[in-house]
Amino acid sequence: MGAGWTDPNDGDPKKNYPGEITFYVLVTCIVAAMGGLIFGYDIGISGGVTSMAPFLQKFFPSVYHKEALDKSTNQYCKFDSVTLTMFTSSLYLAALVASFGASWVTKKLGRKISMLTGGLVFLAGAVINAAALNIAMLIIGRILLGIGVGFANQAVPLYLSEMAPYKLRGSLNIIFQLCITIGILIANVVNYLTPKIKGGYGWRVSLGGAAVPALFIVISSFFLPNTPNSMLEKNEPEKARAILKRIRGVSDKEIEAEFEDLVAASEASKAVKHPWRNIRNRKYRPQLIMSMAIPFFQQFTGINVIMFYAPQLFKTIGFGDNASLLSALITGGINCFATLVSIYGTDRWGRRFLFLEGGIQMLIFQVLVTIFIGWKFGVTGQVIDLPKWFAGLVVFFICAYVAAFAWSWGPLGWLVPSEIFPLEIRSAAQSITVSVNMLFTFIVAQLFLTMLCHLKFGLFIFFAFFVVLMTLFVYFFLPETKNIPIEEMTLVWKKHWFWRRFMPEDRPQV
Ligand SMILES: OC[C@H]1O[C@](O)(CO)[C@@H](O)[C@@H]1O
Repeated sequence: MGAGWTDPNDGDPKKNYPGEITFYVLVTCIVAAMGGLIFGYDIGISGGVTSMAPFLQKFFPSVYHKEALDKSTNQYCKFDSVTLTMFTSSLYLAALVASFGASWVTKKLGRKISMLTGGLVFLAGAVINAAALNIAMLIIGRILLGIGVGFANQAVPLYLSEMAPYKLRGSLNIIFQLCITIGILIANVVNYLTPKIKGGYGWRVSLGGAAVPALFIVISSFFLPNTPNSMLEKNEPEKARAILKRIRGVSDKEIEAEFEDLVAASEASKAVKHPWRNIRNRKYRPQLIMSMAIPFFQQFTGINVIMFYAPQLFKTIGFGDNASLLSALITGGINCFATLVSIYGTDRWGRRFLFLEGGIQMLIFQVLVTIFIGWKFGVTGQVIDLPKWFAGLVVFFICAYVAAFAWSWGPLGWLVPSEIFPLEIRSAAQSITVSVNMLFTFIVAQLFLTMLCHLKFGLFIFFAFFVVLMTLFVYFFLPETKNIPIEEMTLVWKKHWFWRRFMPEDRPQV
């Protein structure tokens, strides 16, 4: 067993709340998880739209002309425009700021209202973007989309972790990431088709398409119940009990143990008047560190280099325009399917196993990509003729890397934070997770092209270095959280070789 290995339920199940998965909870979770679609759709749509000629001619004519004049053959340092990347990544900054407001709404008004708000604001953003006549409309649209994403990413993972019976919490929560990957894939398909629309307004269809998942979220959030935890936070104990009974599908008597634990957690939560001050308390140090480290590491796997720039990347390694989009569809498809592996495995094999296996696999294939690209492109970035087998092999390496991400850091980057926070700091801590995730999505998106130009094929080694770090971090510092009721989660820290020193029993509180 590894140094960081602790499974308090190993051989000694402390709590075993009755209730299996009900049809009702399954449908509710699937519908709520669709909140991930809007985020995924946006990740997948922007790169394609900003390379469509009619879009550039209309909004960024100088970029369009400069790009047309750029005759450089250096594959590492293709033309790149800060304004254009800024347009793409402004959404992440808006989401970052919005997640703090969303934290308040999620705690005070419930997870459901947060989702509804997110869906409505996102819908407005999609409509404004599709109808854009000038840059101002584009930017306002982007900001609204960002606010929508901030609210959805804040509320949905918490909602899922609170609704799910604890033994299936992993699988149900990961449907959120599955929806993100489906959103990315749909967007890739849309971007493949819309440039073929006559009249040069394909970009409007691509951007306006975001309204479809947004409408879906708005409508469905009217029908979703609030979580029992959220009802208790709003002083509605009887409703909370009724909904808990319904989602677990058990009798009044059988629900008692879990309900009492939820009430206790809610009382503790109400005693905390300032979650933002409270979260700095020493006893929350492990959670606070995880709420920042996990999303940071997720983005420093380098996954978004592939997600945002796959068409450019594939073009660089020798595919034509259409072929490069098709290859992006392949990575998008692999991303989706490999997430299913995680849904199957997370509650069976555990979070740590997936993190460690995924980390090692990502590392191996990042190193292989580096060796191959370095070998053919050298430091000058000049390529004469790339053999077909070469391009095929690099695509295979990239797919193996994407698959590893998709069953490890992708879904677990949302699952683990959402299940380790005690109720009293849950909303605040989740907004730290969302904003750190958005911040580093923004930074990677903004810096990628410049980094590629300077680090050349070493770029992949840059991210591989972080993959080594995060894998060691998981090995030593992340306890197993599989099959542990959320309300029992403090146990995992108390039993952990490192974190137990922060727990109240071991030391007086500071
Ligand atoms: O599936 C890949 C996508 O997943 C995320 O990491 C979110 O969990 C995104 O940043 C990325 O684009």
